[in-house]
Amino acid sequence: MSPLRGLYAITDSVLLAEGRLLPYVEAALQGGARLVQYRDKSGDANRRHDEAAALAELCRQHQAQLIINDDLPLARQLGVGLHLGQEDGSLAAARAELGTEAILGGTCHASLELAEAAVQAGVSYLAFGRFFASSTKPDAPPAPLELLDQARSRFALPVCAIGGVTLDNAPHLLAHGVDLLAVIHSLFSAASAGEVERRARAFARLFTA
Ligand SMILES: Cc1ncc(COP(=O)(O)OP(=O)(O)O)c(N)n1
Ligand SMILES: Cc1nc(C(=O)O)sc1CCOP(=O)(O)O
Ligand SMILES: [Mg+2]
Repeated sequence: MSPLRGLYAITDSVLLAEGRLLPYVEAALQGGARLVQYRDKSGDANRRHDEAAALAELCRQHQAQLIINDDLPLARQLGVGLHLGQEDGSLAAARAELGTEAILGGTCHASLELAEAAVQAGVSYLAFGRFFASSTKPDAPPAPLELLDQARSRFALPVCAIGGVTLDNAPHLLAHGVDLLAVIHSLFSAASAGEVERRARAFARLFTA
């Protein structure tokens, strides 16, 4: 399977506090997550480095890809991928620094114009959202499902959907041709690592149905 197709697990420092980061991410990988994004909004550079390095090793063991949110220097230092939003710096500059092989993702909200600019900057995938109500990011601007059809007909790159994705609504996104399902709460709000693995397996199965 292409590395840019499947479940894209995104970490959350609240849901994955108190020692849950590594066991829960490992469970997501065991369940079949293909990409992991390290999303940590703290300014603790040492802890961020150590956590990201540990996640990079876990992803390597599972032949999955690690993506760092917001932080080009950290992605470069670890030799892993990067996701940037509209406020996070230049995608083109990131592509130039990371080289042609690195996975680079860009947030496009509900805008085909932002997607066009991201394509021109050299991204590896286009992220649209939010498609459903999100407890993680309730104020993210909404995006309609039809946008996915327009994006797929206009761009050749993999399309990622984010925002309130659950096992119940994911089939609607897949019906509109989504390649990557980016999930935080529906995956990592679980009460145990075993439950994370079960949820990840259920998401991953949607791509083989
Ligand atoms: C896969 C994916 N898509 C969108 C986002 C959101 O990025 P951004 O708009 O920069 O918001 P933050 O995540 O930084 O709060 C993402 N992180 N990942
Ligand atoms: C980080 C993020 N970005 C979004 C966007 O629309 O760009 S929605 C979102 C939160 C995704 O978390 P959950 O799966 O818990 O809704
Ligand atoms: Mg960001």
